[in-house]
Amino acid sequence: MQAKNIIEVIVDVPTMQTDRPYDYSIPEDLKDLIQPGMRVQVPFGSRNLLGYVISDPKATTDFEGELKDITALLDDEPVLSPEMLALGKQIAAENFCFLVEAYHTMLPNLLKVDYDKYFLPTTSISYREHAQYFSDFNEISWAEAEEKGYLADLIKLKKDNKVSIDYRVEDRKRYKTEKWVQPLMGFDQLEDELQNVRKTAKKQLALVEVLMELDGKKVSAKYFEEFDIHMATLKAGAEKGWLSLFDQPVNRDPYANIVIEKSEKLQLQAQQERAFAAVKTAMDAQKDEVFLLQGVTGSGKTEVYLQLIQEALDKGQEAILLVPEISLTPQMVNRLKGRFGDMVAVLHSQLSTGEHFDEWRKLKNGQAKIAVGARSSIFAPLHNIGLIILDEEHETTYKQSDNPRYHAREVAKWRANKHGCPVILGSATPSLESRARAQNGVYTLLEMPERSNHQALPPVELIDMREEFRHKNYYQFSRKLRDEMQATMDRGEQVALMLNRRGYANFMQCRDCGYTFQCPNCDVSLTYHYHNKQLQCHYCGYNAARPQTCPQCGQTHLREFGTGTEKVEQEINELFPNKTVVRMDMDTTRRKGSHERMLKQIADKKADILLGTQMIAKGLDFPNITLVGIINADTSLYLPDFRAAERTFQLLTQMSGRAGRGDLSGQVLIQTYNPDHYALTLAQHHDYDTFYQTEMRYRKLNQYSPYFYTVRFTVSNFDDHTAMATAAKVAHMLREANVAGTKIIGPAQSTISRVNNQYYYQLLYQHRGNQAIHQVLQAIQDRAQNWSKDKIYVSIDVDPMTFM
Ligand SMILES: Nc1ncnc2c1ncn2[C@@H]1O[C@H](COP(=O)(O)OP(=O)(O)OP(=O)(O)O)[C@@H](O)[C@H]1O
Ligand SMILES: [Zn+2]
Ligand SMILES: [Zn+2]
Repeated sequence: MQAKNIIEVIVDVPTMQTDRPYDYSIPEDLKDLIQPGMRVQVPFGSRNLLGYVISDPKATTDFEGELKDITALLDDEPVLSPEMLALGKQIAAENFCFLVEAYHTMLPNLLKVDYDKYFLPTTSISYREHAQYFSDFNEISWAEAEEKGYLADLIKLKKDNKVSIDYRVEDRKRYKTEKWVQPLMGFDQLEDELQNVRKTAKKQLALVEVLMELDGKKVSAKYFEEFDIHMATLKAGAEKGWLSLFDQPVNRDPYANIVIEKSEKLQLQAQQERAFAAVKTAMDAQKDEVFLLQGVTGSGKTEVYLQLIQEALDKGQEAILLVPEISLTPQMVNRLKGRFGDMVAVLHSQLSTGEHFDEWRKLKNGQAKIAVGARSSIFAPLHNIGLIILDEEHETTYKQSDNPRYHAREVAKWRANKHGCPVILGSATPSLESRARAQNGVYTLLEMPERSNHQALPPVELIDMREEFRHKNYYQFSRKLRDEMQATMDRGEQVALMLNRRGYANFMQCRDCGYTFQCPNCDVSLTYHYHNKQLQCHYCGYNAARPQTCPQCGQTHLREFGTGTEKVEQEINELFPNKTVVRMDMDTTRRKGSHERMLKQIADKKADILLGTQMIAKGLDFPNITLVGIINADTSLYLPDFRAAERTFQLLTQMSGRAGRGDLSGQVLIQTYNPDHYALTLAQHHDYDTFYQTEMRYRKLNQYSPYFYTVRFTVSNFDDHTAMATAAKVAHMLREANVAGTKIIGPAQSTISRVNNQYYYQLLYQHRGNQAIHQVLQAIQDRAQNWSKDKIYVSIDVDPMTFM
């Protein structure tokens, strides 16, 4: 029998040509160690790259030529389980991305290695050049070359083949360590030592005493701090042979210093009990049933989740709870940690890579059993999942907008099937797709129509802003909203104000000639930022100081237009000078912990008004907020997206749901220029069912989801005409394929037709789920392989969530 010393590796080169396994031979010393799912370093062309082992060792290869050896093994145990290896293949196939991209997405960033580049002299280099750039060494790192200003020269030498570049994989330091102390002497010996220490060396005396008490036990160096003994003294103790210091790996716990109140199980109400029982039945039967839990805002969905998670734990199983990034508020985390303590691992984008890795590792080694987090937490490395929950299932952020363009809901169903466990999709305003599936019996519908405080949902009033204009009120605030804010705050209650910012920004215009400031690289207006007085491009990052004169006419009457949170804040300060505002938006919450601090100000009633963007519409549960105001309901209504009405309805309903959640009753005021639009009038009456029916009719008429599936092709190139011509070729291929029941829309310029000097065209392909579609898409993907050599990029987005 031949020795099995060949394995298949997926290499970290995300291009179409390399999107397949490569065979490598296993060097003798790694033979017993290597397993599928481990990361390795492999030679590839002239480089050394990261790769994922995806097969068991095998005896033969189809490759004709000599196989190269694996250079290094990077893991001591697989980072991808067999389940994950299979899931990656599924994701790559369904979303037209590269396998290596799928695997990268599943793992914490810390496991994605850095590449370090080195310049090496070749035999053609002259003695003088060698001496100049390498002195006595035979390599120089890219970073060092950059620092010394050699980079341009070395790149030139590379062109003349006088130096070569070597790529090396640098695995980052994975474990955080902490100094620990191992006492080296017993009680009696230490007692003798005590006699030898000078009586004035107070710290050393104290150290010996503490060591005597420890009686040989290892402790963290931190332990000594409470005796005022610090590192210098410990080091002195080590020199005297009393103790040794060593590095102990520790978990970085982002929540370590936060005191969390314990929460007790609540007595479930009847509607909660029914939902709970239905899901528990599926859990007991190990059935991968999908439930749509449709419960109005404040109906107590979260409590149902918590009690079902407890069920999973009781069975010795694990659970995943996905929430949109923006509702990963400290409130939510506290509710979970309060109930389940250290069993919870929280994964979100504000963690450092190290913290993120440690949370991931806790799940992998079983220290934690509940994964809570945003989209990518669906890949939590759990072994025996008993329940998967997607809260706010309608949120579009559950679908990744870059490769791999997976939807967490689809991944959840795939994993549930493997683990034999149910999935809960929870929402007050389910996506039309999910609700339609529940209607057809594909999902099981569970409804919770009542608020748990037994109060009615708050009354909602629409305020026609055109009227305000007619009355010469040019503020962002209608008279009614101003009056109600005053009255609410007079009663000692709080106000939440939301600014609907989607697709909207502040821009600057010349009042004399109408000139608007555009990004030089993109076809968008620059956004004006008040705090640093800069014009910025939100697409490419371009920025410039606020100009004093108009570049077109030379006049100085420049004016900022639009409603930004900063501008509204200014107006609030003008209208209510004695009140405190907390402003939450992308700018104010970037810093770690800022979220927490702001919400605490509201919870502690240190602020009267919470002003924010979409990010405050979800999950917040503050009983003293009784007035909700929506400054501009309409901005999301006329986006070039067939889901515009659905998004608007959902957002208004969610935000309205923040009012009157405690014993005090609430009210909601929505300012709009479209008071007759059905998305607004139905949100006003909390009427999801009628909205669903109305919107479904519109979707059917226009052949949109959920009646039709959509595929979006985006073609880009630095040349406008080439991009357009390629988009036309894609359209041609689709037409040629001639699959029954399909429709092609476009090609047309993308909404933002130029970003970073690349021109964008898009094409929509509508179909009815016909099997033949996949082949057509695959054929286009294959063609795109050739185009990509000419820097023409085609991306395929299956079931896109955005059309911008
Ligand atoms: N069985 C119960 N008994 C008493 N209070 C409850 C019960 N269930 C939930 N609550 C309380 O009702 C309030 C709303 O519950 P929760 O936040 O879970 O609702 P939700 O449906 O998740 O809301 P939203 O979708 O608006 O975020 C909370 O303050 C919660 O503590
Ligand atoms: Zn001008
Ligand atoms: Zn730009």
